[in-house]
Amino acid sequence: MTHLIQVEQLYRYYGEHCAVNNVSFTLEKGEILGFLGPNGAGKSSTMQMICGNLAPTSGLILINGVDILDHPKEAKRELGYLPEVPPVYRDLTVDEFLEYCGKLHSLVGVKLKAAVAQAKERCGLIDVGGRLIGNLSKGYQQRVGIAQAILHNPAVIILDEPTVGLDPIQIREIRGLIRELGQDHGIILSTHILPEVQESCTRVQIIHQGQLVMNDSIDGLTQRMRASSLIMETRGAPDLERLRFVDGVQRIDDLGGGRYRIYHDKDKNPAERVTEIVVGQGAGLISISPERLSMEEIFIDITQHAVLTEPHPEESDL
Ligand SMILES: Nc1ncnc2c1ncn2[C@@H]1O[C@H](COP(=O)(O)OP(=O)(O)OP(=O)(O)O)[C@@H](O)[C@H]1O
Repeated sequence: MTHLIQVEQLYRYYGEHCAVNNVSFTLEKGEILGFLGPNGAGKSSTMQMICGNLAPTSGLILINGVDILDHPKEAKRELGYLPEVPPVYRDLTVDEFLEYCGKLHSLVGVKLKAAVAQAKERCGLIDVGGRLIGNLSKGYQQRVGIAQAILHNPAVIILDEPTVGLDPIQIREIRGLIRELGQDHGIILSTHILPEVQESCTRVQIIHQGQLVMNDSIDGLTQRMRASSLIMETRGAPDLERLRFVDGVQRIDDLGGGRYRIYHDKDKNPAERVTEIVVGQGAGLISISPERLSMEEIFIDITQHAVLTEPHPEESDL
């Protein structure tokens, strides 16, 4: 099966510094891959190499089966790219700009008109075709940026921080648009915004110091967020000694003010039995709920505890 993107053993050095270190991954149709990483992790370098704007030191990049180094023109036909700052001309109208972009993709005549009309429709731009881009809100300018990226109907769309600087309503609209586009294309979404990944993506990949340190589905990520502890709140004082013997319970911490943290085995949630006992004791159970790690906590945990490997020794001389 041909992957929409296949990256294998990708390296990029800037002098002695290895910015992208042995990165391999694939992207399939219908996937929205969140590409996360702290500043300087190597996201932009990886994106630029995939888009054919930066030469790798070594490695393989296939876009829909086409090698971007051997056949850049063909491979770029399959790619749509929205950089962090949308590449829009403020002095042109939306129609003029999209027609100009279409011509850059060698679209002419009826095909050009149809492509512009379709991109405008998909991005909700039908009513603003005659307006100057410079007069549009930032959210609409972002839509124009996405429209230029999908104009030639590429298999893969790469979006770099697409919601930065937008207000909450615009953010919701752009995320909705991304999810919609994800049904027919493969999308890579580079972002610092962790909730964006949960809301818009089907898979998440974390890059840290040039290396991929996590590659998981959103379901897998949700599992990681499920910590193995419960928070219990009671009006009275429960008999903690008794609770410590419940199957699966590892430890109970008294947090004060009638709140307790109950640590348990990952595969044995003792909530039901603990509830029965506390209610039986008449200790005034107010609530008991699983504790969840935030995505920030997972991100910090993964990037702090990542086991990194030395870069390719023979490449470091380049
Ligand atoms: N042209 C360059 N010359 C030298 N070093 C560079 C160059 N471009 C990037 N770097 C370095 O390579 C590393 C990765 O940078 P890159 O821009 O790919 O990271 P990033 O994850 O996109 O970061 P950010 O989110 O801050 O844009 C950083 O240490 C950066 O300083």
